[in-house]
Amino acid sequence: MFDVKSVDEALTIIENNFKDYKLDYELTSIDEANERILCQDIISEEDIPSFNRSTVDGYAVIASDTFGVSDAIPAQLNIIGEIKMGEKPSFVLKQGETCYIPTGGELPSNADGIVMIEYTENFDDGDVFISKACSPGNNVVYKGDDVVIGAKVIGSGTLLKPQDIGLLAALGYSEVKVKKKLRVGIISTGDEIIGISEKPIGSQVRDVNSYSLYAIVQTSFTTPVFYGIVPDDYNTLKEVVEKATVECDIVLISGGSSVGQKDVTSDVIDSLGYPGVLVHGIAVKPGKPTIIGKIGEKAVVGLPGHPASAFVVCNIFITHLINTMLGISKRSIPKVNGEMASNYPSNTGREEYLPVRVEKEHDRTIIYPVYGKSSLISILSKSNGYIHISRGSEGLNKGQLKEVVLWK
Ligand SMILES: Nc1nc2c(c(=O)[nH]1)N[C@H]1C(S)=C(S)[C@@H](COP(=O)(O)OP(=O)(O)OC[C@H]3O[C@@H](n4cnc5c(N)ncnc54)[C@H](O)[C@@H]3O)O[C@H]1N2
Ligand code: MOO
Repeated sequence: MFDVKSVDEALTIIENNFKDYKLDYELTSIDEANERILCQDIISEEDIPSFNRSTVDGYAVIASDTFGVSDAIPAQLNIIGEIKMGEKPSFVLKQGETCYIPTGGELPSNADGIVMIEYTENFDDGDVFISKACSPGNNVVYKGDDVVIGAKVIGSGTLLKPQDIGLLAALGYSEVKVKKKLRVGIISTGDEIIGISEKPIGSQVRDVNSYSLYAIVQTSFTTPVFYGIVPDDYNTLKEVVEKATVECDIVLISGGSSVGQKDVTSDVIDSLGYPGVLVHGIAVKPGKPTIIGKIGEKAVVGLPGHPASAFVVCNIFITHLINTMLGISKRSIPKVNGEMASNYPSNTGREEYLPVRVEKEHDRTIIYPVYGKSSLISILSKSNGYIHISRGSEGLNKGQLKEVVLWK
């Protein structure tokens, strides 16, 4: 029978048991490194930029040459050359001199500011009139302003974002060490479950969970693996779970998680090794029969068979398990705030994760609860997120503000 844990207890048990999970690293080229977990500190071996650079198209000046100038009283400076992109200037500016410089060009020695071309007039006689004063540092990015040599710019454990990939490119990294992908095995159990290309006979049903779970756990840092449909038979299930546990880091088994005569998932997990089942039963709606197990260092989880329950539990607990095993502390979760479109009664004694459809209507964001039993598949498809209702709550009132977590 169940020994029901609260949601917080279950999440803590996941953290305590899987936070030290060890996963090897692999070298990957940076074009494949987005959303992978970095396994090294990135220390800059260079200053960026490596030279003092203009941020505008204009004329490089010694700022003091322009002090006090205006439209009425411009400064007249002698043009001694032109800066070419990618080339080191071959001359040095002296007082009263200037040179044309494009955006991104290197400042000649002594220049300490750039006047934008809009504030200059060039009469093609070798001189230019400057009608705007420039302070030292105007329109200049100095050597090392962006990244200074020796700085730690990205820490080990970071979930790399496109912005980080650009920074790695700037620093000259073509490949980096990242954590290997977490392998997540997926098994569906049930004598009545058939493949999706088959036609159901009698009370057979097509396998929904393998596919929805696959879609949820599929990320750039995981590799989902199908292990197929297994009948409600202890020995057959044990054989498949054992193989999956060897080959994967996490094994998800949907169905057979409850306490019926044919529900063997819990016994199978316990039979495979130490410590076995850690949690069987969570005070959550849907998902009460959820099983969290550990075999050696691997996670073996039993999800409820009802497709909507498996979906919700996977989103809440398996996402947390994956983050914990990979050491991801910051994974941004898209959320929106909205107001309830109607009352929603809830006093189940369990925390509830209610699928909702959240919609922008003019300047308001409205949350529509998606009603239906957790055995219904189509209801989830109508939702785009969920709201969390705490255990002691009596329900929600029309107009009440709530936070919606959007499905992946
Ligand atoms: N005596 C009790 N019975 C049940 C309880 C309880 O507390 N006491 N909890 C109920 C809840 S809540 C849920 S959720 C279910 C979970 O049961 P199982 O995990 O054992 O799931 P099954 O019995 O194997 O299947 C339930 C239902 O889902 C269909 N199913 C299963 N797998 C799939 C799949 N891959 N694709 C599509 N549909 C699937 C299956 O045909 C059943 O209709 O237990 C309650 N019972
Ligand atoms: O937890 Mo069950 O998942 O309520 O249907």
